[in-house]
Amino acid sequence: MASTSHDAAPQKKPVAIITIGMAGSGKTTFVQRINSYLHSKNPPSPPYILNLDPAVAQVPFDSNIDIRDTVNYQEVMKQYNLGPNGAILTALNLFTTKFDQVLGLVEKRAETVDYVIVDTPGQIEIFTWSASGAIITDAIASSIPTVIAYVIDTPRTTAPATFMSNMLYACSILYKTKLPFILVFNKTDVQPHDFAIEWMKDFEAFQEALATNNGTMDGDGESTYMHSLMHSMSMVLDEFYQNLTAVGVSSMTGDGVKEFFEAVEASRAEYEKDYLPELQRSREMREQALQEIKDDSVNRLMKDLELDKAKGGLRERWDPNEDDDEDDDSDMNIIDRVDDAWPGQYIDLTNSGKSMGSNWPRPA
Ligand SMILES: Nc1nc2c(ncn2[C@@H]2O[C@H](COP(=O)(O)OP(=O)(O)OP(=O)(O)O)[C@@H](O)[C@H]2O)c(=O)[nH]1
Repeated sequence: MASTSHDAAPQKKPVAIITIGMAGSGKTTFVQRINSYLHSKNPPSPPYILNLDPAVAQVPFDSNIDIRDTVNYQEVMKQYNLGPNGAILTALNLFTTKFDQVLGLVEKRAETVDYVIVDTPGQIEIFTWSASGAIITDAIASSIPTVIAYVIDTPRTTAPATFMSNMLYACSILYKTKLPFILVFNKTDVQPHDFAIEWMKDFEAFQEALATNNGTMDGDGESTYMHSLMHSMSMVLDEFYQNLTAVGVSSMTGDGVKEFFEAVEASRAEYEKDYLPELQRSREMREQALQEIKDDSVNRLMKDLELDKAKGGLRERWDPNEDDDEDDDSDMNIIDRVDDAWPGQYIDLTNSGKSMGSNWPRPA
């Protein structure tokens, strides 16, 4: 039936912006800038902010959910005898076990916010190449429209080789997450990003830049290995650029932030048209695979029970309703800073397995 003007308009979901970038590229400053931009809109549209960096000393914005309220990164280092990166990863893993609660809080606010902003750990690979980073990204993306904002330190990307390494990294994240992707060329107050746009649009211009850089020829006038490699890779990247939106931003001055949000809105449409059906298809496949595993386990359990019966019955009857899960850690809750007073409830790693009744995974 055709919809009438009396039909309620479909409820617009907020867009999640997951901010990823190399250490020092300006992620936190960027999040602060887009946060203040949204606050200064008329009417103001304060975002819902998640800080997933356990090691950050200070954040210049008020985050609604902060990983530091749940996991004490310094304690993780001590208790697990880890270095800083291992501790950040372990803290993220611990936090991920509670991410269903985080999603619940985000969904509760979905009607009142337009944007959910996620700041990720400084060491990019901790988020992009860890299981917990993938779980968090998938969980958010299957709940609300999600875009990746890949923050690039523009002044440090002017050399063709550095530019290409950065683009290759972005390319790997795009293919891993399969989410709408915005390249945010940050720090344009120091270095305008025109050169990057030109290299992305004009293959020949990038080849020329490669050739004018030292080291393209060896002593015999042959193209060096590095040059040939970069030439081949830039051909691959040419295809990748077609799927990207690039904006130049200065998180310092606020230049380009409006254009960034225009790109985010365009990505929302892209998410709904291209990514959502794909996500749903992969979710169905995952569920089907899970169901098959469950069915197989039940079948094997039934066979075991048959065997047990034949041997004289079960010694102890298992009651599926009985809550005998020793790992029950439901008393640890993620807090929404708006609802609860800070400081929050740390996961007490010193008494893990005792006071909380949980057995956190310890490294072997
Ligand atoms: N000039 C200029 N400096 C910037 C800009 N954005 C960030 N910075 C500076 O870049 C440095 C790093 O910024 P952060 O926001 O801490 O970067 P980050 O990516 O969050 O850093 P990590 O948490 O270590 O990964 C700081 O000194 C910022 O002041 C910008 O747009 N222009």
